[in-house]
Amino acid sequence: MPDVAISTRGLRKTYRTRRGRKVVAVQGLDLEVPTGGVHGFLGPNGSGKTTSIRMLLGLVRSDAGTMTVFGKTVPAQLPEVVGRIGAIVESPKFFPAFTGRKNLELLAEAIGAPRTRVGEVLEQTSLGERGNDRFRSYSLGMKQRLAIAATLLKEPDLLIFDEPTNGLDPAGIREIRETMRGLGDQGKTVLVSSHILAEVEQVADTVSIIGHGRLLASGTVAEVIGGSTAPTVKVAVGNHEAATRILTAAGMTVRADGNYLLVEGAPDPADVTRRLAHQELYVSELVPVRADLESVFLELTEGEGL
Ligand SMILES: Nc1ncnc2c1ncn2[C@@H]1O[C@H](COP(=O)(O)OP(=O)(O)OP(=O)(O)O)[C@@H](O)[C@H]1O
Repeated sequence: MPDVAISTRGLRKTYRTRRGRKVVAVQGLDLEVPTGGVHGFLGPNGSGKTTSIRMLLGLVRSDAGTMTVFGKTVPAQLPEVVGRIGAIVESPKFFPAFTGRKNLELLAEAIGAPRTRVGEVLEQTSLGERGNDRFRSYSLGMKQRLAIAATLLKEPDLLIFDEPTNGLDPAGIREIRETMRGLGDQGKTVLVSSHILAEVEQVADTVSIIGHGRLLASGTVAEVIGGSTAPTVKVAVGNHEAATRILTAAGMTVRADGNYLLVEGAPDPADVTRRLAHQELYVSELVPVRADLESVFLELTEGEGL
């Protein structure tokens, strides 16, 4: 199996609205999704995530660029790999009056998957206990997990989920997150798009951040966080004005944050305490601020007018 599950180079798509206006949805996207694990495909609303996914699935035609899935050129060789891809791009239709299990049994029959898969996929999505309840009694989170269970029927190697937690409450979001994590741990490749960074940060092994249809950053979560933001410490000290003057003179960047000062660019947090103590300003609290994807994302997209 190639170690790259998905690759795109210079992918472009321009839509034409009914009034003839051009909308560039994807403009030269280079995406690389490694095989195995969860890959977060992140970007603000309208940044081109759905369009890119739809092009990969052969649902929208690209204007330029190349795409491969498991080494096969898309869309030309898509039929050769489509059996290995499971995707939820919009909410699938289930029969409300039938149980989750019955719905999956009907689907399994339709796609020629063995009936024994139904019990397995219900377990995989933690729906085992509720499989015999009617679909209409399910919470939104359970409905979404049933949709995931449906994509698992044919045992795909690659799962593509477009904003799977949209509209879910925190418990529902956690359930989906755990399901995705479980699939990644089994060696499946999960591509999950989202505009909510915090949600993906906890589950993704690697991420790609896009803005205006172009790649802004990619790598492991740690690489993306570590590579972009300067270490920051949050400092509580009596005299903000004097402290700001001293630290700024030492080449650090200081911003007020309520009762605290946010100090960027200190070679070592101890340096902040030492410099201030030297001038008889004593720090009562000093906390390193952990960068997260959200702050990296804001930093990357700030200059993009997103
Ligand atoms: N069928 C279409 N016709 C015209 N413009 C479109 C069409 N589909 C998408 N667009 C535009 O293309 C751009 C990218 O949209 P896309 O849905 O791919 O982004 P997204 O990142 O998935 O956003 P969201 O998170 O809101 O779904 C947007 O400006 C959108 O308005």
